[in-house]
This record gives sequence, C-alpha cells and structure tokens, in this order.
Amino acid sequence: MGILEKISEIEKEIARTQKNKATEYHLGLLKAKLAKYRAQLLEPSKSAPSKGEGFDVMKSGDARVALIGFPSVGKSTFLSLMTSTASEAASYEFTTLTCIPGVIEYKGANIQLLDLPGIIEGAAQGKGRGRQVIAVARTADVVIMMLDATKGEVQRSLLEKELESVGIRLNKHKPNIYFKPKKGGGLSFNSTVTLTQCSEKLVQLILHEYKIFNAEVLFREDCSPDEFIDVIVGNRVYMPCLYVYNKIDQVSMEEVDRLARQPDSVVISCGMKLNLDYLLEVLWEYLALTCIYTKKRGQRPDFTDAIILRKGASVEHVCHRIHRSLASQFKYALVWGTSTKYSPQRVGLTHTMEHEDVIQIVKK
Ligand SMILES: Nc1nc2c(ncn2[C@@H]2O[C@H](COP(=O)(O)OP(=O)(O)OP(=O)(O)O)[C@@H](O)[C@H]2O)c(=O)[nH]1
Ligand SMILES: [K+]
Ligand SMILES: [Mg+2]
Repeated sequence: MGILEKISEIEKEIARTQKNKATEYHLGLLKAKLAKYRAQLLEPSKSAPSKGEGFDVMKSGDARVALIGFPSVGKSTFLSLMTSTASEAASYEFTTLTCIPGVIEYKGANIQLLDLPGIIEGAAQGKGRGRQVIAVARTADVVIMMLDATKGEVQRSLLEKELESVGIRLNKHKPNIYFKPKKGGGLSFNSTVTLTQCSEKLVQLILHEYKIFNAEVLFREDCSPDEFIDVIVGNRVYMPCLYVYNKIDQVSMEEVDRLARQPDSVVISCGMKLNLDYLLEVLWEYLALTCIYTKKRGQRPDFTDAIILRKGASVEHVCHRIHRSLASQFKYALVWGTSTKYSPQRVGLTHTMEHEDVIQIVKK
C-alpha cells in the first residue's frame, strides 16, 4: 500500500470512529499515525530531487504576505490594484503560473505581497503547483486566504485542510507544552492545569507511536492530542491568516453581512474597489509590526521616518537597522514609550521595544 492509500485508510477510520471516552486512545493513535505518514509525504522524493520546490523570490521589505486561494478568485487582480506591479488577470483558471511579487507601501513600511498560482484540493499532495505554493506560504508573515464570495464556505474549509495537512497552523498559537526527549528514566508526565482531552496514558501511547519511551512532558494548557502531536513533530508553522472574501459585488447584502461577521474575515470587491482601505488596516494589525522613532540628543523625535521591526524586536535590532557597527559602539539607550516603566528609561541592548517607542542611542 502506498502512503496516500494508507493516509486515506486512516482518515476513513477516523471519520467512522465515534468520538467518546472508549475510543479516545484509538483515535489518538490513529492521529499520531496520520501525522507520521503525512510527514513522509512531505519528504522530498528521491526520483525528483528538490528541483522546483518553491518559487525563488527574494524576501524583501519589512514583511511578507502570501496570497493563497482557488483559481480565479481574484488574487492577481488584487495584486495589480494594491501594488505598482501588474499581474495578468483573466476569467480562466490557472492564469498565474508562478510567484509574482509586488510591494504595498503602508504607514512607512514596505510589505511584500506575493501573487501565487491558484491551488486546489489535493495541492498538498502535489496537485498543480500546490507544493510550491505551500512552500512559499510557509515563508510568509501573514497568509491572505482569498475566497470567492459567491462560492460560500467550501473553499475555505478545503484550503484550511490542505494547509493543516502540511503543518501550517492558522490563527493558532504554539501549544504551551514542555516536551523533552531523554536518554532514560521513562516518561515523566505532569500538568499545571486540569486536562480534559489528554491523559498520561494517551500521551504515552502517542509517544510510543513515535518510538519515544523516555521523555519529560509538562502540559501548561488543556491541549488536544493533535496539539500534543504537533509538539512532538516539531516543524509546525504558526501563522496569522486573514480570510478575504472577494467579489462581494456579486452577492446579496445579507450574504455580505454574514461573511463579514466570520472570524478573521474581511469582505472586498476588487472589481468595484470596495473596502480595500479597511483590508489594509486589518492586515496591518495582523502583521503586528513595531514602529520605532529615533531621536537625537536635545532634538525632537523624527516622526516622519520610522524604523519598522517585527514584534519582539530588541534595542540591538534597532541598532543594526541604523548602522552595522552601532551595536558595538553602544553604551546605553534612552527609551520613551510603553515598553518602559519610566519615560525616559535607560536600557541595554536586550531591552524589548514596543510599537511607537522613541529611542535615543548613546555611544561609548
Ligand atoms: N465581479 C468581480 N469579478 C472580479 C473581481 N475581482 C476579480 N474579478 C474577476 O475574476 C477573474 C479572475 O481574476 P484573477 O485576478 O485572474 O484571479 P486569480 O485568483 O489570480 O486566478 P488564477 O491566477 O487563475 O489562480 C477575472 O475575470 C477578474 O476580472 C471582483 O471583485 N468582482
Ligand atoms: K484567473
Ligand atoms: Mg492569478
């Protein structure tokens, strides 16, 4: 039996197994098996060496956003509208066959927007350019899942499944589980909260499936077996995703209203240029970039030219942005803003900056 068949067998068995106390171990085991086979599927095949995995587009700018969606939902139309790059759009499917980068300039930041070929069900297993598209999606800071408002909810759940199956986790945080394989000593299992979905026995079963017999496991959150498997497997990508329903010019007001109320969703029409400004505002929040203003001694901060960094950036990151050698000449910095208790406060290189902080760097 090939891996695809094994996967489909297990999926069928999971689907027909009723979920209850008596079956929870069996289900947990099936899920562990499923994750294992999927991982094998993703390993580059020996017959076709890495050639053609992902599109070679240089990362540039302050953040990267990937446009994922079925064919003809309007991804290229969107790129052409939002950036100065033109990407061919047409009414037939698979118009776009490669990755086309554009740049959105917003609030002083350069956001790289990637137009990609449409993907379909089975993309993760290599249908169409699915694997390449997904490889690019993994490198993004935010995924925009573009959907056709006239097609209802089906596209969304199909694509979510495709991305899930290759280890991309949308709008989820990393499970708060401490996991450390050991050389010996068996399983040491603990939790700081009441667990309603996992037990020591289930955790042990799942670990055995991965041939792990000695480990330290600490649940700090009431996680599911799937989340625990994610922690064992390890190479998961946790990514914010914005669902963008395009072509709302084609559906009723009631439907527009319903779609707009879905979580993490924005409705737009590229054709009629509706709601695009609002989409940018929401995208900006999902990117969660940090803008830092610099100030020279005795002068006012320069609010016209922000340094744009990822969330969690430190003073050292700020230094590197200003000049290569600045960190080595650094004595201390004064920071005004929400990251400090006092304004200004003297801080070192490891201090974490927050959005809209002002910084003055003092050299040795
Ligand atoms: N009615 C309507 N049509 C739109 C809208 N946006 C795009 N279209 C049309 O939808 C069709 C497909 O647009 P594309 O931009 O080529 O779609 P795509 O997602 O890039 O398609 P592929 O590259 O084939 O995957 C084109 O005929 C567009 O003119 C919209 O807001 N409303
Ligand atoms: K198209
Ligand atoms: Mg296109």
